[in-house]
Amino acid sequence: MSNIQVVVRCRGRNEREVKANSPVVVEMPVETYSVTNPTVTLCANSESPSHLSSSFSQIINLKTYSVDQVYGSQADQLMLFHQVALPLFHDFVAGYNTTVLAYGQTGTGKTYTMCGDLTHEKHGLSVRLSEEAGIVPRVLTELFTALDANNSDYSVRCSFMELYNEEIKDLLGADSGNSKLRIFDSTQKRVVGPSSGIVVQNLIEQVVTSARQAVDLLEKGHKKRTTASTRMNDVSSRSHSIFTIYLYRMDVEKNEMVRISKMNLVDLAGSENIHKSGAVNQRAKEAGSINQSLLTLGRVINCLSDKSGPLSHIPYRESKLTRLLQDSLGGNTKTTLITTISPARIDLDETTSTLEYASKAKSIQNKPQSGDSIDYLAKKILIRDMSNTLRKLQDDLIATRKKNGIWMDETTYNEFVNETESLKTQLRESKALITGLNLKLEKTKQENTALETKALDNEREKHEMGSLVRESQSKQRDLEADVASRSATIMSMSQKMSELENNYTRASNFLKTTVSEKINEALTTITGISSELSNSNDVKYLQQVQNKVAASLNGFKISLYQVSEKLNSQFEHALKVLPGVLEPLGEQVSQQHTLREACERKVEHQIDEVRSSNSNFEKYVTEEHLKAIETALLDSIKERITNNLSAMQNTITTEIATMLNKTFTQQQGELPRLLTEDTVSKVQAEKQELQKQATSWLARSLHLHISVVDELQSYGKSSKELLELMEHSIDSASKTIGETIHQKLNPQLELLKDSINKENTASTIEELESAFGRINSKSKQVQKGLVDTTTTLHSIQEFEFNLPSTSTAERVLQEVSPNRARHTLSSGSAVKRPAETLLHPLSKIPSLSRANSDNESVSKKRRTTTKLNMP
Ligand SMILES: Nc1ncnc2c1ncn2[C@@H]1O[C@H](COP(=O)(O)OP(=O)(O)OP(=O)(O)O)[C@@H](O)[C@H]1O
Repeated sequence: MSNIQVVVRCRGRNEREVKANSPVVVEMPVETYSVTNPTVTLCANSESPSHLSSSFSQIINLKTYSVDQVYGSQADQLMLFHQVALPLFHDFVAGYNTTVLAYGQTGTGKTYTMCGDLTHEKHGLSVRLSEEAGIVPRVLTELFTALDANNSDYSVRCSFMELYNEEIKDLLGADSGNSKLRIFDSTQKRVVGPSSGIVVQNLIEQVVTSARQAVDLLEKGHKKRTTASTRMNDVSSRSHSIFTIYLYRMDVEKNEMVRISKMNLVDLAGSENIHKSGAVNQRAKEAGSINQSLLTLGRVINCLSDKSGPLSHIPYRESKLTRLLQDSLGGNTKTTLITTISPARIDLDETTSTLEYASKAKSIQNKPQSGDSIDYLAKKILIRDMSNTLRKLQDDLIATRKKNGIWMDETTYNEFVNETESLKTQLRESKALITGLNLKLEKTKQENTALETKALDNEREKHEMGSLVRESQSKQRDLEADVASRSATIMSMSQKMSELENNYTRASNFLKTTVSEKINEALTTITGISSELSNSNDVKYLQQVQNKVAASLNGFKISLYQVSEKLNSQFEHALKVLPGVLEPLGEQVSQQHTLREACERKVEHQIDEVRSSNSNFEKYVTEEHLKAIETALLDSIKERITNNLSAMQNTITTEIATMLNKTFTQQQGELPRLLTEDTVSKVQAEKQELQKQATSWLARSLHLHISVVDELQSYGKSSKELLELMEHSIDSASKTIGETIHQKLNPQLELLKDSINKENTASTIEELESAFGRINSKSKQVQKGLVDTTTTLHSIQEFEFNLPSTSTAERVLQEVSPNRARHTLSSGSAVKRPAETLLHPLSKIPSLSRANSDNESVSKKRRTTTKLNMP
């Protein structure tokens, strides 16, 4: 006797239950699998029962059901197969009829547990199932694996039927023309053994020879099952299905197949609350039928589990389902009932009902009977083999007793001879094999030797490579060190370069400023001298000035030349000192040479231009009255020279800057200094020379004036006469100036205009116009000076005419030219003059301050000379 094994499988909440926010009311010891504490607790409260005290649990009426195994939501298909189906499978192979029965509310996982995912990969005759495959496909593959391993002489057949609306349908039969399937009880026909029990007449038992064939068959039949989408399950089975695997063996003696055992795999339709599932019409009829058969099943279970009295009538015949399951429930079958439940509170009623069924079924006792077990078969085969051997031995024994020596009967002898021949053949084959192997071995040895030689070569090459690598590594290190030192040198050089650049920029700026300043100073001095000269009416001085300007320009040119020479020598020196570094710059240096030469040529050209301007200018300086014009022109030339010089200066300094920037390294700091010092010293020397010259001019001028005065005095004329003479002289000078200006300037102006027109340069027009303006204003100034002089002379008349003392001139001379003053005084030409002359208005006009002298010892010739020299 053995009790029906009851298993509870509780899935997780499905989408519908989650949406309904229905809490979990089922608690299990673990979420996977438990046999040590196989209980299921139901709780009407939403709270988990474990959170409640035992006394409180009683208050809210919790119920705990004990079964044989419980599986939570985390138990997978493989686990179910191993724990639930595999033991029954072993019983089945051992000759027992077994049944796995899935029962539960609709949508709780019966079909999932029994069939699951039937998709599979085919590998020859076997298959690879999906992880979600259920019990039935796993049993089929396991069966063929076991049979193939034992090389057993067995036959496997399968049948697949469904019970839909109390109708049996063969799922392996043709789609149409299904002959009426009838249930009958073979025990009533006195069929004994495993084949006895409930039989479905005309149900196809399909022979399957491989797992692949069996799973394909299952899939085919499963697709034919009647399913429908309900509110509770998208693919709801609307029928009960029974997949049966039959195990047959060949009975050698009878020469026929004998059934040993069968395994029923039953997927019941789900119990259903019609109101809840919303079933109407066909679905409602299905649900009614399903519920009816399940109700009968419940009653059968109740009856079977009722141990209170003698075994009463079991209402198997009240439904086809109970009829079909008659063997499995209280019959000769080993049965396991898998009850599937939902954890959600909304399904609590159905879950309670299922668990009630389960706990009752647990007490049902079956009387399993073993059919033709494997052991039994093995023993029979063994006995048969042993009998054959014994018979042979007896024959040998008889033959030996009859004749002395080694005797054997003819059959044995023939077998022996055959065996010997076969062994000899095997030996020959083995020898040939050995020879072949020896050859192979020899060949392998040779290959080995070649490989060893190659390995040695490789080793040597490796060694050589290693030394090469080491060498290259050391070279690389040297190179890296070299690169690092070069980088450091480059870094320091670039640092020095930037320092030099800064120094040079400073020096260059300083140079620019200083040179500009110095040139401006020189020009200012020249201008001063020119104006002095314009006052002194000394054409020769003007010429001297021109010469001086030319000499200055020459000096400047020489300075530039010297500077450039120095630069040149510095370049050469730099190129000698740093050939490695400056070699690539050689080309640039030569370019700079070319540039410098071009620059020099430009400067020379400019100076030539200035010279030619000066020579043009000289042409005009033939008469004293042209002085004003000449002065203006000189101003213009000066301006041009200034412009040219500053342009030259800018060009030169820019060129020098570029040259120095590009070529100089260490010498850069020195050059600007040298250049600066040189230029500064030149300019200072020039300045000193000019100052000296100016002082000498001034002294000469004063001396001249004094001599004029002396001459005037030597005339011994009265002041009136002198005044008249002066007036006359001034008038005539004024007239002459006006005329000369008119006569000389106009043609010149015309000439200039022509040239301007030719040059078509607006700037030149402006330049000349401004020169003309300056000349005019100069002329006006001269005329005004004459008028002033006349006025002063008139005022002189009002004084008692006294000859001025020479002290003023002496003092001035003493200031500007001590030697000359001494000479003048010691020459005795000077006459003592009263001190008041210092306050006399004439003292403000050096050229006329001696006009009041009463010295009349001056010759007419001298007077004439003086007169001619008057401005
Ligand atoms: N343990 C489980 N793990 C994962 N999914 C499950 C589990 N049990 C059931 N399901 C899923 O729940 C759905 C319903 O399952 P199934 O069709 O097997 O229920 P059923 O009890 O056979 O219903 P019916 O009686 O209506 O045929 C299926 O999509 C199935 O994959």
